[in-house]
Amino acid sequence: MTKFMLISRLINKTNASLSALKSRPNDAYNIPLNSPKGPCSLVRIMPVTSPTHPACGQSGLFAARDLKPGTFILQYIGEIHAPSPDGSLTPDPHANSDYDLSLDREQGIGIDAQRKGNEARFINDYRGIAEKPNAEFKEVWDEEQKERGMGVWVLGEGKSGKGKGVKKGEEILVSYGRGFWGARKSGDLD
Ligand SMILES: C[S@@+](CC[C@H](N)C(=O)[O-])C[C@H]1O[C@@H](n2cnc3c(N)ncnc32)[C@H](O)[C@@H]1O
Repeated sequence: MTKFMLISRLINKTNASLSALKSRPNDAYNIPLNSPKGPCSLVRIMPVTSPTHPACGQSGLFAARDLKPGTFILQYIGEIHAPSPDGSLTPDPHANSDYDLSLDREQGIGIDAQRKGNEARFINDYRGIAEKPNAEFKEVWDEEQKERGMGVWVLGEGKSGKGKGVKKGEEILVSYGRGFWGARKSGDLD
């Protein structure tokens, strides 16, 4: 392969990630236009002090007011990253992060709130805390940035009317997915 061919393939790969990030998927939800900028008044970051809570000693995110089913709570902010275009051998700095959310599996794009983020980085997984999650991550479209992102929503009522909303003071809990915990049990953090 000539040097030129190699360079042109790298550029294409970078462009592919960028174009995936900047293309609105049909099924993405818009961030509601009235969502305030800055700290989110719907939630509070609180230390977890109950000894029966599996994340005791850490923090969690709690509702600052009653939240109805289907409410958009806040965006999941973090460093948006994609694989290095040259596939270089340097270790992936996000591989072991407990704050890294996948945005596009095909392109390997993720949002990592380990070093930078907002309140959403404090949301715990429901396992060992509640019977089921009361919130979920859903992809959003940020019309201002013209960019894909992830948002946190109160679980909707659903057909069975299961989503009951989140009461003021309750912890906001999502499901990280079994893969998150499976990787940690096996000691393989990738
Ligand atoms: C995205 S962080 C959540 C915020 C974290 N509690 C904090 O204070 O920074 C993910 C980490 O929180 C902890 N965690 C979240 N949910 C948990 C659960 N259900 N049981 C045990 N630990 C949990 C684990 O240490 C996990 O790696």
